[in-house]
Amino acid sequence: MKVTMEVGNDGVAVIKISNPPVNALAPIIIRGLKEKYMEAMNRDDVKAIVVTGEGGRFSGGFDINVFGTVHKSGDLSALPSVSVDLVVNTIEDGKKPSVAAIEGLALGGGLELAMGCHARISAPRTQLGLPELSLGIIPGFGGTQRLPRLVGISKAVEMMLMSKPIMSEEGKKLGLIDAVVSSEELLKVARSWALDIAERRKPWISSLQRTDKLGSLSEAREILKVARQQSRKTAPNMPQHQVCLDVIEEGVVFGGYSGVLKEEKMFNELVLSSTSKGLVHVFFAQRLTSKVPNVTDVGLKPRHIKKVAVIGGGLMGSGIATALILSNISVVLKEINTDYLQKGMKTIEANLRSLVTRGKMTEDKANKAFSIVKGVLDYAEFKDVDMVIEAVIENIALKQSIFSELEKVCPAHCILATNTSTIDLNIIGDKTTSQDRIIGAHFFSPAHVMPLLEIVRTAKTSPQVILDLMTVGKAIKKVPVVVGNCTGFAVNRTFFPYSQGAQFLAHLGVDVFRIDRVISNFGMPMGPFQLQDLAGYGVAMAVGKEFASSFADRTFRSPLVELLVKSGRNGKNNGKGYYIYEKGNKPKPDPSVLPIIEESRRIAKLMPGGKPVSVTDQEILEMVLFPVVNEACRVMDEGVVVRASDVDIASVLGMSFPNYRGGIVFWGDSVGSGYIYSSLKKWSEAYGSFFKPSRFLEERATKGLLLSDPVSKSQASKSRL
Ligand SMILES: C[C@H](O)CC(=O)SCCNC(=O)CCNC(=O)[C@H](O)C(C)(C)COP(=O)(O)OP(=O)(O)OC[C@H]1O[C@@H](n2cnc3c(N)ncnc32)[C@H](O)[C@@H]1OP(=O)(O)O
Repeated sequence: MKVTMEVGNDGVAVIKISNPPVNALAPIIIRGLKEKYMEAMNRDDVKAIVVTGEGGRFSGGFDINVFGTVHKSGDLSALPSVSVDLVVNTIEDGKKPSVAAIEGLALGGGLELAMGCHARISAPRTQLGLPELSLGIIPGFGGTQRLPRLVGISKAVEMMLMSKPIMSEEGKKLGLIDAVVSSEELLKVARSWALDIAERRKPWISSLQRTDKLGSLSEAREILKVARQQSRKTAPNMPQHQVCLDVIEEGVVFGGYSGVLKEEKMFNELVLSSTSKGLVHVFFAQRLTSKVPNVTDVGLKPRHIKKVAVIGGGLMGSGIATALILSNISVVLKEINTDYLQKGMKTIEANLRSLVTRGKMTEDKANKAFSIVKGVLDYAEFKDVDMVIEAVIENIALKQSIFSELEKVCPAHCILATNTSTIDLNIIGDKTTSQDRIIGAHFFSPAHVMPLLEIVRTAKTSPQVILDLMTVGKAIKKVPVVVGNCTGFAVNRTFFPYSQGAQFLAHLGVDVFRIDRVISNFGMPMGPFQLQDLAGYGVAMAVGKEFASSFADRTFRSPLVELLVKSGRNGKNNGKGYYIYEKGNKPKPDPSVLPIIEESRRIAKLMPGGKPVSVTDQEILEMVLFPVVNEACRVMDEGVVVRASDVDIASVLGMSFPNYRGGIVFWGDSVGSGYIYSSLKKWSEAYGSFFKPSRFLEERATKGLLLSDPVSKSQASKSRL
């Protein structure tokens, strides 16, 4: 971690940031930058300055680890003073010109540092962006002020609110970049550009002083007003979007420097927000998932997976095939008859078409992807596949017979994966002798869109096979999370009490639409009843059976879904569930479902004295989510996950739990294990064992430990990993 400076015969000082892998701006780097800048300003042999990054990457921004430290201590003094002291006073207002030579990426504080320079020269295909809002903060080194001044308010607002980077080529068109040149020429051009500025052959521009791209005050206010309205809808529970827009407005109205001061003040407030704590936790937790003890740290090399067979062309199978071909992995799609096969191939084609229509890929790329999937009806093509992913219906006997056939037709190295969402892998592989290469590849629907890949290992799955599947997962742009084998694995197991808790409440007399409203206001994309409509009742019944047999002590056997099916409802599939689904319209609560719910309540007899219970919205939220936290505790206790933060990532990416709440365990810790434990205990006394606190939760609560504190040695020895 260092900053170096070399002064050439041309009088240009090249200041280089070196902090692999992304040249994050750690406090020591910031001190180094200040020191080298002061030296360059004071040396008579320096006429101009070029700032750049080592190793083909300019900078990934301020060191996010520092936010972690501040979150733990609550002490802002760990944040160095950069915006005014370094970027404005030292660089932008310095007596010698600075040029940024950018390559690879300039994100967050990295781009802000570059925007403080008097020109920016970039290598091709370099990522430029201000993704701070995705960490719950706003840019804090002047980015909210300089970006609008360089690219215009509208584009700057889009880039910041969506945390979406652009490429240097677009940056050039917008005026963010002064020239795009090859990597080889980058330093040479930047040096001569810096000298040209020093010798007044090129303009000496301070971005903060510019106003030419801001437009009139009324135009600016209109753009900000529309952005505020949109953000209220798209980011309802997060403060940073509105704050970012307020700070931009401050600069437009009172000038760039006022904007910089307000930015600094608001940045410091946001760093301590619960949103930032949650999002920073998710940032690191996601990266931690790729570190799996005894798999990624034992010197194994991933094998190359060139050809994959997918068995079953239904919704999951065709989605998985789509995800693979999109990343250039050849696929053989097997079905049992021509009709099903054609349907599967059509679904893959439709998946690709929809990406083209939405502008996410070119026609050409879609055609190329489709050319590497081959539909088959027998196993002839399986002789040289490297991996099979079985994605047929959740039927144990069928899966067992497929796996014993696979053992005969696939090569000995072939990975045998199943996409089951609930069934124990030991049962699926029971009739084979290949337990070391049997693994779960649990995708989430739609498989080519949802980012999580839950990789399920048994006690016998080999580390090589786990590593190979992790590598394929990353190649197809998923976040692989390795978990142990049990009914429902990490995600469905943790979340089975989610719909159960909602059903329980409904049978205590609480309105289902109110429950959905409370849960979506919390930040889930939809409530549990709408989710059930979306998944279809067949899934709810099949999965419910699995849980009822594995976790009989805490399964609420709700009669409701069966009654709904009997009345001809099948959720979104047939347009009739708890909600009415009509093309082009938002789902509407269906009042005609209420008598069916009443009937279900009469059968279940949960309401004390036959009367609906009275609960607050807060209680609804807790009665649905605390049982989920409780099950997450059992998942950690049994060692189904490597670490608590893996459950957080699984919940965020697999269940769309709001990332700004940090994931289910992180959220549980923010509420407090003691409170969750005493609430569950109270409800279990009133309503029965569905709410009974787990041993793990009880222990954490009584000892005053965090749920996310590492498990003890004796517990770790029981781990399934
Ligand atoms: C004041 C300022 O306005 C505030 C800021 O600048 S906040 C920071 C803004 N910057 C960002 O949000 C960028 C965050 N980083 C990223 O998006 C991605 O890491 C990247 C696009 C830079 C690189 O992606 P990729 O090549 O896939 O590598 P990735 O695995 O993500 O990161 C490599 C390592 O760098 C670390 N890293 C990346 N950016 C970092 C940062 N800004 N600070 C600290 N560490 C960082 C990662 O944690 C990871 O560490 P690990 O190897 O120990 O797990």
